[in-house]
Amino acid sequence: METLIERDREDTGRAAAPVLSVKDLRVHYTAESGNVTAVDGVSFDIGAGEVFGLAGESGCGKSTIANAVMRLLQSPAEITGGSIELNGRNLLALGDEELRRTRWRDVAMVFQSAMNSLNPVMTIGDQIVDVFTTHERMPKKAARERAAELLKLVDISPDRLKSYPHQLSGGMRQRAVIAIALALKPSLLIMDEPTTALDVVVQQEIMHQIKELQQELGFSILFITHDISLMVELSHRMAVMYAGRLVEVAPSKDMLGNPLHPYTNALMGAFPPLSGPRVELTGIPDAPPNMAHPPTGCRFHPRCPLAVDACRSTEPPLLQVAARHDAACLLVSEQAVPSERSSR
Ligand SMILES: Nc1ncnc2c1ncn2[C@@H]1O[C@H](COP(=O)(O)OP(=O)(O)OP(=O)(O)O)[C@@H](O)[C@H]1O
Repeated sequence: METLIERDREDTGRAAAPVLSVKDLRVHYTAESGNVTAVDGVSFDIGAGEVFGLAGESGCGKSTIANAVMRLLQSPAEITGGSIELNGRNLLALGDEELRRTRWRDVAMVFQSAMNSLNPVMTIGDQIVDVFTTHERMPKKAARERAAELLKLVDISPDRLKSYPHQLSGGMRQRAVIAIALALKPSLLIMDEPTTALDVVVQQEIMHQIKELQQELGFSILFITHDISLMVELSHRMAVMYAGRLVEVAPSKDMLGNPLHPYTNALMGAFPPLSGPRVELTGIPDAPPNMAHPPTGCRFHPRCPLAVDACRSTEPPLLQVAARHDAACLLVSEQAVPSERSSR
């Protein structure tokens, strides 16, 4: 797996026009327990054929970003600022009909529990055929042929077209969902904890297969997980998120070899590497903040072993600190030059 990923890490993610461009995104939830700005000024780009990872502990805002890109957010969530462009089109300005056409065709999403989203009373084949007949008005016979090809793509025998979801294993169901997401050849696939519900071996098989499909078909991926080891292994570039903000953005191998933000360091220490010798894991002390009342200054300062007085009062901006490497930490920003947005 390593060779495959190392090879293509070097030469992707550098296309001139980004597939996805998120700028200064702000998302607010109104709740009785307190209003929350769950995503607070987040900016990043994803290039053509690039796998971009978004990592961070539970509740930091990863799924909110994914749902904002899919335009799936509903009350009490509200996008209060920023822009989201997909292939140069402003997604936030699309009407219902344009949105319906954009989903699946331009951007598709695989959720954490997606394998349970299959319709239990329809065969897998009928569910895939439905996508082609509804979105492409394809005749049924041609749609069945395409459905068989798609299943083969994710290593499921076309015989399974006649199977109902309960007749497939969890891993097969998740692969079928991935096949459906790729049916209309979207330029961006969003995967939000796509394999969390599966055992570790199946998780790795599926992620490896997605990586191969991505290389073969050339789509971009926004890959969300709290598992930083898996992310480093699979993404070209990644962002680490804490309490609604990006704290570090870099090529994944740089993030692994030279993490600059103390939170990234802590996250790295909390997950076992997928390969190599066993290492002792260190947890991150305490819990992320209550987002209704985030700490002043750097939001990570109450948990940061390196915090100094200034961290309690000064909010560190995301600055470029090395080539294609941004961090939001006062301790590293002395060497920094201002960054327009996340590095590319
Ligand atoms: N329906 C809601 N109502 C109020 N607040 C919400 C709601 N959904 C999310 N939030 C707030 O938004 C923050 C970000 O949630 P989000 O689900 O995006 O985080 P996440 O990083 O994806 O977490 P997880 O890994 O657990 O899915 C949460 O901390 C919570 O405060």
